[in-house]
Amino acid sequence: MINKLIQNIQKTNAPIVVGLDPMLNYIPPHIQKRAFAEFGETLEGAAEAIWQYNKEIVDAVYDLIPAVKPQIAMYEQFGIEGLKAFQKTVNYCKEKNLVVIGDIKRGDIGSTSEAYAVGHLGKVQVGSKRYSCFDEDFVTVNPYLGSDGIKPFVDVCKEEKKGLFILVKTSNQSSGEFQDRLIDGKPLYEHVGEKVAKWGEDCMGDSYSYIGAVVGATYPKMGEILRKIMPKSFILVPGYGAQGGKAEDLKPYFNEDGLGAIINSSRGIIAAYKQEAYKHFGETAFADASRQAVLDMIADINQAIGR
Ligand SMILES: O=C(O)c1cc(=O)[nH]c(=O)n1[C@@H]1O[C@H](COP(=O)(O)O)[C@@H](O)[C@H]1O
Repeated sequence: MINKLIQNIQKTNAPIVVGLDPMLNYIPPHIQKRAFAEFGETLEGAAEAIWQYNKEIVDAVYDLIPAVKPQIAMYEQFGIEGLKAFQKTVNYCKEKNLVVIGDIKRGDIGSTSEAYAVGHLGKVQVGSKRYSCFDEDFVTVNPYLGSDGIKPFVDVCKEEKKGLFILVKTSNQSSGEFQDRLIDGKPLYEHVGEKVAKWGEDCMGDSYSYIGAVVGATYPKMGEILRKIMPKSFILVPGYGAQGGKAEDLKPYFNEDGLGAIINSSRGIIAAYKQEAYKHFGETAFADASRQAVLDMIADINQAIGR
């Protein structure tokens, strides 16, 4: 799957990923009204609104981008109905040839991680049959439990030719509370970066490992260091746009081959129609606003990294 991600990036010339994080208050009123008219103000109604919103955005941008990143909490908050919308979104994006990064941020003791890995990347055994469930291409994983919590994910990736993005240095304000703590003279995120590089060594695609890392756009100096610590790992970079990450800071996240990083924007794309620059599209043309925001993001990043 890492090879497909790279092919898609090269085909679109767009090292970006659109985050599908559909909060109800981003969904234009006409879509909510239609969904509520059919299902009432219910969890089903909310899930239908999410699905219709996502579908229209994906239809408007899929030809411009290599990948999407649905964030599962935004669906899970609506219970089973929300998870059905998550599943429908994953399936639809795959039909559109997009690489799907399930942002699930899981990680537990080995046996439990195995169940997460099977449910999201692998196949679950039922009697003599095996079923794919959520079936994303990559998932995000939290490494706090250490190697035995990561190994089941890596094993399923090897079997299924899928991949991981492991949290190394997150984009949020408090990420330094633990991640920047010095251990043996080195910050914790560097120790985790070294582990990611190690875990990825025997998981190579054609040019990059399918064991990648997450490093926030909001900490570019650390991004530069981590790029060198994990030369073969793809870096998923959230925090551009809504969280203040700037394109001009992102060059160090890339390798000399112009690859190695993929920049995420969620609210900045899916709720573009609410921003001053795109307000003229209006609520009903929200997906056109998202398309324009994607075009602007690609130009912004390519210019900054000299692509
Ligand atoms: O793993 C992630 O994707 C992630 C890691 C991180 O360090 N920071 C971060 O913002 N994210 C996710 O990236 C997305 C950022 O959304 P926007 O700030 O709206 O672009 C959300 O889905 C976050 O959950």
